[in-house]
Amino acid sequence: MGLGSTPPIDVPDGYRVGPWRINTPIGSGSWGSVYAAEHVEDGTRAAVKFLRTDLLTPGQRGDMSELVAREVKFSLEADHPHLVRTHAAHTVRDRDRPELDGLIALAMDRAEHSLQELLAAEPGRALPSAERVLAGVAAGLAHLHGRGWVHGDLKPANVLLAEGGAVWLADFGLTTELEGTHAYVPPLGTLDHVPPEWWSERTGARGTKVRPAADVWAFGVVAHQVLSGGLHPFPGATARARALAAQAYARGGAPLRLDASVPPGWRALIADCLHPEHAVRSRLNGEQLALRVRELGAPERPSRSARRRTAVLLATAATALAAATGSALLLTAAPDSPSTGGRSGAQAVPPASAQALAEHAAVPRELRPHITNASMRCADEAVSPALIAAILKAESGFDVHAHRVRHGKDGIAVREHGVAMWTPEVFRDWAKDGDGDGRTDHMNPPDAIATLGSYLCYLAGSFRDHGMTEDLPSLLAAAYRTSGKVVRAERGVPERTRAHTERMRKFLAEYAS
Ligand SMILES: Nc1ncnc2c1ncn2[C@@H]1O[C@H](COP(=O)(O)OP(=O)(O)OP(=O)(O)O)[C@@H](O)[C@H]1O
Repeated sequence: MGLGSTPPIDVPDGYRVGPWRINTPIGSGSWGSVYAAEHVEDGTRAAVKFLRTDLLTPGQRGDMSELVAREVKFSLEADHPHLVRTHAAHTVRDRDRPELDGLIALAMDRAEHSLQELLAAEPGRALPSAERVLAGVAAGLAHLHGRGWVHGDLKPANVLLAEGGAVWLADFGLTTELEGTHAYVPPLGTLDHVPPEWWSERTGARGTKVRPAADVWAFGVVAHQVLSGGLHPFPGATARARALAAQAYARGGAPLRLDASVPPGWRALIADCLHPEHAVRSRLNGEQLALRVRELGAPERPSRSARRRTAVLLATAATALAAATGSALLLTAAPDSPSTGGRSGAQAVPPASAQALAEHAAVPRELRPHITNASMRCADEAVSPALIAAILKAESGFDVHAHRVRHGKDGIAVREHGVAMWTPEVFRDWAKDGDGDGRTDHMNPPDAIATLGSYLCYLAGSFRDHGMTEDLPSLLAAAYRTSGKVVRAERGVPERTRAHTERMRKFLAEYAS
């Protein structure tokens, strides 16, 4: 992240941090080290990132504590299938080990490897799952931008690839919340991925200006790297030379020359992402980016051979560390849900590839574009237009004025409204502006449907994370009725929502082309 390298943090094998037992080191960045870990009780795999605040000059220390605070805040708040999930932030308290005492440790889901490692493993060869990975990155950015956040440090090292084809954005040290159209961060970043305006805008007392357009530029660079086997879009043997070439291009001094290996459809999108002016680039926010990526090609699940390659990479990457034990004090903890499990015996549903909305399907014409858009915003193939339509039908019968009062198990009345039957309080937490009018309203069908798609996208990722991939449509419909937590806890469709999910499946079969 531009702070210069600091020595890796040496944590002994077997060291305890909260409920996590630390194992082997995974890697180190500018300001911390990441270790493989497992839960002492149930063996859940995790990665623990130790963040340091020592060994810095006084000037750097101010930036550092701000970065650590940002990373902790955004990591704990990030909740989306395409953002790495953080379980808790711990502060290490260990008087016997002054070198570890006071470190912050973030316990998060463990990925198999980073995009950077994959690109380095086979330079010159386009990633076989390039489009799926880019779709995941774009969907993660869409979620961040939708919440008014900017990632600020998008690069292959911060894109994690996990079991089952999951793609997560990670490293929220430079993530920030917008104040209007922009925000400020410490003047850090990775030379290869910062936009041209980063160099020309003066750093003020509050730091450097950052906008969503910075993530869009970085996405253009990453997309070029992924599709060309690691090549940066600007020429140069060093990061500084490439940054100078990017600035020359932005001043109009050199044309944009994308590598010939980049597929035609992608060239236009990358050129848009790499537009020299941030004002023009900002017309393409995360959500539109995700939409354009989806238009370029349906994301695929990883092939068996890709999974095998992952395993080989991991085996070669792992290094052992001398055994020792220790203790750490848990200071803060966020709730997590480590339950895993699948479900068997589900009825067959149409394959996701056949779940576009059939022309003859009895789905109102005026809702169709919103349903299709909501599906396109999600990189998960399970969240198909046919599924969204089937859930809407089962929830409200497509009645945009629908209204229902249900009584939960505890007797509390739950009011649900509109075409997607949103409970207003829940809608508020997930709200998406489906028609771009700057407002979000659960009674407005475009907003209600866009929000439904985004919520289903999150649920689909969380079920995949828990190995619950069988009959995902039913799990999603059941979770929308109850909650993801309930469905995960029951490891399948709860009995009380079975009639509802059966109806939804009937509609799904009718609507899928
Ligand atoms: N949740 C995770 N699961 C598996 N590996 C991870 C996880 N988080 C980070 N890593 C890996 O750990 C290494 C160090 O990550 P870290 O974020 O500290 O640094 P970086 O992003 O490589 O560099 P910098 O922080 O300087 O930008 C990287 O190789 C990264 O891919």
